Amino acid sequence: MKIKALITGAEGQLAKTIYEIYSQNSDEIEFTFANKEDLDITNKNQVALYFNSHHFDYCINCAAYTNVEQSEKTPKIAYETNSEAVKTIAEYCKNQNIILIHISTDYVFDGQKNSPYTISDLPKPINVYGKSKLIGEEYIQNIMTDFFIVRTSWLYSKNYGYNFYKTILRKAKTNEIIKVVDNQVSCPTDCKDLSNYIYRIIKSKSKTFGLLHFSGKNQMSWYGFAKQILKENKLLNDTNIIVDNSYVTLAKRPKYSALQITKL
Ligand SMILES: NC(=O)C1=CN([C@@H]2O[C@H](COP(=O)(O)OP(=O)(O)OC[C@H]3O[C@@H](n4cnc5c(N)ncnc54)[C@H](OP(=O)(O)O)[C@@H]3O)[C@@H](O)[C@H]2O)C=CC1
Ligand SMILES: Cc1cn([C@H]2C[C@H](O)[C@@H](COP(=O)(O)OP(=O)(O)O[C@H]3O[C@@H](C)C(=O)[C@@H](O)[C@H]3O)O2)c(=O)[nH]c1=O
Repeated sequence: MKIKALITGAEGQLAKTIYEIYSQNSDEIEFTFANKEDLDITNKNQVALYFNSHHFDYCINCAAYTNVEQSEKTPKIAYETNSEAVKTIAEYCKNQNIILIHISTDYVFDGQKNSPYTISDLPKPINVYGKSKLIGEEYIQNIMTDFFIVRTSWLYSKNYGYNFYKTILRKAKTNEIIKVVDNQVSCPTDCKDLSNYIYRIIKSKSKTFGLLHFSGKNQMSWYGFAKQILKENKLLNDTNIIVDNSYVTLAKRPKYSALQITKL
């Protein structure tokens, strides 16, 4: 019998990547993709109806409010989606013996370290998005035992969603000089690599539950990442990108948030 896995937030970049790689290509796992219309995780009635009318072995929670800037202005949406809705999901997963794989973020850390954050390091978020994600993690840890919380950093897809990779390409195509900060460092993570990591967790049937860290292997600043993006798309020249640490943002971001990858 195939393992049954629910993917929430099906229109997001990570969920779409899992769909692209695995929806037709897995002998072992049968994925069900639920978008916000099928399953709004903040709508308790809809969550009850959905979980009571389906059977899953795993729930991969890719649904989240990921707008870091907007979270500072409308924290309510961030907390409803990334904290309270995660509590609801954790309760259903616990009651129905579903293993929860929840995706979290390097932004739970304050960025004061200068070596990769381990799963033993204490989180101390410095923006609303990070705080809302940490509360979600804490609910899961308090409610259930059979969970994996996979923290990742600087997630991007070349094909889907709104992310730094696509923003830089869009800017390059308008011929404007791209100004990017070099005072924040972490590891960009390709959605394809994270999708494979999640797949391996399920396939291994691991019961070593708890926190996991997964990211791309190379540390760089946003400026370094932007240069890499331009270079691999043959758009880098001597004048189209500069360092500018005065780029104005509402949210504070960690100076350093590389994660020490947890081997499976
Ligand atoms: N993007 C990044 O750089 C990083 C992301 N993460 C985490 O990885 C996970 C996946 O992120 P990613 O794929 O990038 O995010 P996206 O923003 O691309 O996708 C999230 C999806 O969740 C949906 N969603 C929002 N609210 C709800 C809701 N109430 N019910 C159901 N679905 C909802 C969104 O729909 P809509 O857009 O219509 O609101 C969107 O389709 C998230 O947990 C995120 O916190 C971790 C580190 C880095
Ligand atoms: C687009 C752009 C951003 N920046 C700066 C702003 C900010 O300090 C930094 C990152 O910008 P963004 O707002 O695109 O990225 P941001 O939304 O901070 O990305 C984060 O998203 C959430 C969901 C996560 O979980 C994190 O791991 C991380 O990926 O780069 C520039 O300097 N120049 C630019 O042209």
